[in-house]
Amino acid sequence: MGKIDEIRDRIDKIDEKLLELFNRRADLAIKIGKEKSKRNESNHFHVPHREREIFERMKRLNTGPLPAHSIESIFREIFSATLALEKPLRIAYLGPETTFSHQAAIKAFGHSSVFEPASSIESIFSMVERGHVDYGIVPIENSTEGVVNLTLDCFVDSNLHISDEVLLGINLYLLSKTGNLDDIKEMYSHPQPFAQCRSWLNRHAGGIEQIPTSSTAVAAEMASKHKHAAAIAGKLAAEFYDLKIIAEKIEDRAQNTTRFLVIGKEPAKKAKRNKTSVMFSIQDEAGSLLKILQVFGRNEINLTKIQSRPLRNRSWEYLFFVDFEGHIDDPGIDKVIRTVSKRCMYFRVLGSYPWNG
Ligand SMILES: C=C(O[C@@H]1C=C(C(=O)O)C=C[C@H]1O)C(=O)O
Repeated sequence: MGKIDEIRDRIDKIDEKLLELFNRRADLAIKIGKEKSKRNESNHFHVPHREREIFERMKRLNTGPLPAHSIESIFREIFSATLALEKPLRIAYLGPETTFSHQAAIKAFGHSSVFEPASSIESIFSMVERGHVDYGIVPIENSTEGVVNLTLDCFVDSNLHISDEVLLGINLYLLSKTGNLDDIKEMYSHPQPFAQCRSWLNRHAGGIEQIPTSSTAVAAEMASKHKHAAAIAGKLAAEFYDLKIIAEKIEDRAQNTTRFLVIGKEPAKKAKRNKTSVMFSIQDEAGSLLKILQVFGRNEINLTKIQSRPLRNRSWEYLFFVDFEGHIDDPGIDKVIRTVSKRCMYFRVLGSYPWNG
């Protein structure tokens, strides 16, 4: 037997053990599920903080060579498959299939979940509110293009909690049926990806008409139907729509990342490092925002983001969205929130959730 065959034989033996262990683990999780239903806790079949504890313990114990992020994705798939034995988690995302939102949803919940494409960010919120799905995943900001205002606006009319965040590295591909730039007369994509590769497009495809679509998946579908059309989309779309790659990684910034939020009905329990998002409006008078920010500053709370949006019913008045380090169950944070909320006309905690950055 050659060296490779001998090593493959050893791998086969390990795989047999893994298979047995995966199933023994699943049996135990089923037992926990039965205990939960005896105690009428079936609505808590998914326990994100327990999953997080397992991730953190496994990463601590890990001696490599597998990196921490690979350990996390392997365990994510184990949790997803285990939950699906009882009832798969249902997740709404901005569809259709193969969008970056779809990829973020898979990253957050694993392949054994059921993914429900929604036609708009508003409908993701309403699908969660109506209990049609367990969670929704919504884009909130991109490192090149900034904030997704539509998502901020949806929080105004909703009581849902942010329970997690997901960071997804975005690589953009120019795709077409032939894979040849000379064939292309028009290009399709969502306005965000067009903006994320503006300089590349100016340099290499300046004369080609750019046509906006509601998603990168719709753009890929257009490109799959017409020889002279190209799409800017992700690799998943290339595979799904059987398109050839004209150019890869055409985003202007190498670290192009989109941050997504997980929204649900339950607040998240405290993790090792947490972030809190709040939304508030204040009196239209000199120094009122400064006074609020000083409360955070005096209490040494690190702000990670501040964003304003016009109030829809009053011109030139604003709603502020602030993210900061810490969890509302931390004693210091709780005190700051009470002080700040007294000084605001309107104040709401959107959620405290694990900091994944
Ligand atoms: C088994 C449980 O239920 C689910 C499955 C988990 C797992 O596979 O380890 C962890 C948390 C829950 O989402 C549990 O609550 O411990």
